[in-house]
Amino acid sequence: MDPQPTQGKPRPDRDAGEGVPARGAALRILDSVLRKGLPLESALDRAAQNLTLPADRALAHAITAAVLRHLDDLDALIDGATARPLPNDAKARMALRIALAQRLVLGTPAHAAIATVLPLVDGGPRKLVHGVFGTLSRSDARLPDPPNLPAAVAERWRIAWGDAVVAAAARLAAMPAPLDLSFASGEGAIEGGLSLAPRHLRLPAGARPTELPGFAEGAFWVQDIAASLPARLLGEGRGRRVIDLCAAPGGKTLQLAAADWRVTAVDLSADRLKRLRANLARTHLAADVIVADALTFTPAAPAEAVLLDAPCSATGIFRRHPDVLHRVRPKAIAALAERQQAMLSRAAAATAPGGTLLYSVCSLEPEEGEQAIEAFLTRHARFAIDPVEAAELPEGITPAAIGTVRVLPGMIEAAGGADGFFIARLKKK
Ligand SMILES: C[S@@+](CC[C@H](N)C(=O)[O-])C[C@H]1O[C@@H](n2cnc3c(N)ncnc32)[C@H](O)[C@@H]1O
Repeated sequence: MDPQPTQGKPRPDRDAGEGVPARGAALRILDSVLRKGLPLESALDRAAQNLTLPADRALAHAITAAVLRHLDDLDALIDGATARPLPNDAKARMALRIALAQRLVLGTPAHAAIATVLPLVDGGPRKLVHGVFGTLSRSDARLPDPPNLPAAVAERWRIAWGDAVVAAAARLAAMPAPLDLSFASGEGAIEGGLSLAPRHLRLPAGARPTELPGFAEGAFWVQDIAASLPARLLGEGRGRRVIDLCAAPGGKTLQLAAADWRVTAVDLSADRLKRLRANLARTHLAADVIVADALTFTPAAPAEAVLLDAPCSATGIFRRHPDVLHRVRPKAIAALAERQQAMLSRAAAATAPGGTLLYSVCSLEPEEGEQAIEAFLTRHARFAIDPVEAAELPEGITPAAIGTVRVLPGMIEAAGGADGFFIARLKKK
């Protein structure tokens, strides 16, 4: 390939107009995530308002996710091919990240990868972008497999969990996530599915839920195996009351309703509760739905069980949401941990004597997990850990010595891995 523009030859970027909007959206999304700290999904929703074709939205998402999964390695290639380092937020660096991620991760032909990106730097450093891309293409540059996690994240997780978990996280970061389904009842029988727990089925990455048998009838919903554990650990409801304090979009509400709990589903976001209501309607399950702030919500009466699936850094779901690897900083983790303590106190007050408080976060940060529960227990003498038994968990996920559950990268890896999670089941005296 020779990406150098030559007089008289067709200008590839002029011929590639149809691919440009998706790349333009990718540039805006990356800027929103990396510079403004916006979650990928929100940035995508905003950027996609200017995209008319659903295929462009999917492509913008695929490109930005590829860039975010390989960001440090892409930057190392770019830095190795430029005389002076480009500023982190320079448009030229962003354009090169997009072109290289397409070429080296998504397999886009070099011609299309560069042609669709050059218009993004029109009136700017076109020559530089073109030159660096050409140099890297000619030298047959490649990305390491597995990718390197951002140095700060790798160091944080190495201190918390050790080298083997960091290595497993890097492998997971590049691995397409399988599709996990939770069923309202019985076992789903879908060809190619693997059941890791009752009412669970795992399908290979790329399976489309809406095209699977049973979707229209509401037989199942999409939920990572790790995310399905908190509700499982409350067992069968037998008509008892549970308050699901941060409930939307409702994966755990659906599980609890299906397990015969009388569920009060609370969430601050009316918009997200619309999705919860739609999920209840599709699956023919029932719950009382309340828009309220978990920091001030007081139920009419305490409940036998309270599930607090607290808002958190979400660093455990990095393979589906690679933006968390770049936006979540220690300061934000500390602020979230403080809010989690306040929410835990409200959840404690909403739990009836003899009842269970189930706390969970999809975070890989001990501050939001082990340390949060330790701090809570020192302040709430009426609560104690109700230890989870190994038999309550899927094979390959084992409880910690004190009876909490920590799902780490590397667990059930042969079966496709799981999101990072922390769960504590607490009993109130
Ligand atoms: C981790 S998500 C919950 C996922 C949900 N449990 C499920 O299984 O589908 C956290 C939720 O907390 C909600 N949230 C954030 N702050 C809140 C607050 N102060 N009070 C109630 N809900 C809040 C968010 O709107 C979000 O829906």
